[in-house]
Amino acid sequence: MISIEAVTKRYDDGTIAVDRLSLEIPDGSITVLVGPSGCGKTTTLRMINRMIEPTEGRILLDGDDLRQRPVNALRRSMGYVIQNAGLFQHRSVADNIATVPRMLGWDRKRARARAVELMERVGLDPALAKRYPYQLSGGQQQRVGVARALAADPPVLLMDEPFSAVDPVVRKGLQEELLRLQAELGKTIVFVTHDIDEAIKLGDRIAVLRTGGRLAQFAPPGELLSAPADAFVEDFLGNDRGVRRLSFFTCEALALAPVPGAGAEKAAGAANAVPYLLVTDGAGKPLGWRDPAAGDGTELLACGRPFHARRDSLRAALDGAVLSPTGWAVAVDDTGRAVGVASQEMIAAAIRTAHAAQRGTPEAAPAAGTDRPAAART
Ligand SMILES: Nc1ncnc2c1ncn2[C@@H]1O[C@H](COP(=O)(O)OP(=O)(O)OP(=O)(O)O)[C@@H](O)[C@H]1O
Repeated sequence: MISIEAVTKRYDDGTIAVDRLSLEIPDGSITVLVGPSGCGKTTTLRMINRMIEPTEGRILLDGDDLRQRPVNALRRSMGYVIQNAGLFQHRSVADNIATVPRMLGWDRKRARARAVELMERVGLDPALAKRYPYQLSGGQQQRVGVARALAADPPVLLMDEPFSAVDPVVRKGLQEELLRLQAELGKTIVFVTHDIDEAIKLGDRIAVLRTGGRLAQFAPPGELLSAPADAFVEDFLGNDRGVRRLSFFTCEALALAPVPGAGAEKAAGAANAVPYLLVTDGAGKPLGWRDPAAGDGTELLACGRPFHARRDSLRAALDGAVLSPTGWAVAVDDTGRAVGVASQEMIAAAIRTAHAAQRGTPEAAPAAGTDRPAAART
């Protein structure tokens, strides 16, 4: 647990970068600091590893004031990843990753083995071990930066805009890799970004800071989206707050209608009667919708992006339904086989149930909401 207690940082020129900030950062979770440029995110992060000392207040690590810990040992217990990776350009990838283990006195062979192990862990081909940073793409360099920070297995990882310098596709891959790594390693991660979508995707808890280093809100992402503390937070969250919040509702509570296959009869009068037929391939994967009234020879209607029946969010289900001209979404299993379908109305009902569950009202279905967006967010 990292406890930031009423910390203020006033630089020599009088600038107040952080103003009486208090935060509790729990172990084994990702805490994101987000806010506009100059709101004190980097200053806060650097006070945690004592690259910057607070002017007032104190920071505790597992109950001990950081000032009582020798600075070198403290920094070794905290991996640090920065934008553009900050790699040593004259050292190979393996030597970059092995930097801290070598400083700790590991022999060359053991440090190298650790470097190779970590390369695999962060999704880098160990064949790149002898390359120099300039021979890697931006995304690969960033992975080396993460591997280097993890090399001595520190319990804490401080990450300062680590994925800001790469294009959106690579960035999405790096974010997913970080979540996968975190599920395996369970580090205490403090992650700085100015991108609220990145914060919502990665954070177990998000601290929104405003200019002057004051805390505007500290909450899990679902709560931030459903109940922003004030107009500043609401503005910072941007548009589509309601739709984005659906990412936090799993579609487990969504009652699916059976797949209307060839020969299926429309159940007369049934509330969820499907007015289309779903055409699938030999493996049961959806190909498109057929309008029975239009006849066999007509082109299939698009079925949007199928959603996973158990893992995806209501946002993914809704996206599938609004993408199809039929207004129906297709649910699939792990193999991509269609296992059910849902209309916009059925999804709307599930959304109402999920909202009720969060409010704790009696009509609620259990466990409709989660703290983290359901798997494949759209
Ligand atoms: N050494 C310094 N001396 C004086 N002021 C500083 C110093 N370092 C940072 N500041 C100021 O402190 C404030 C907070 O800076 P900080 O870098 O922590 O913000 P940030 O939220 O990380 O910004 P960005 O998103 O642009 O990186 C800014 O107004 C900045 O200009």
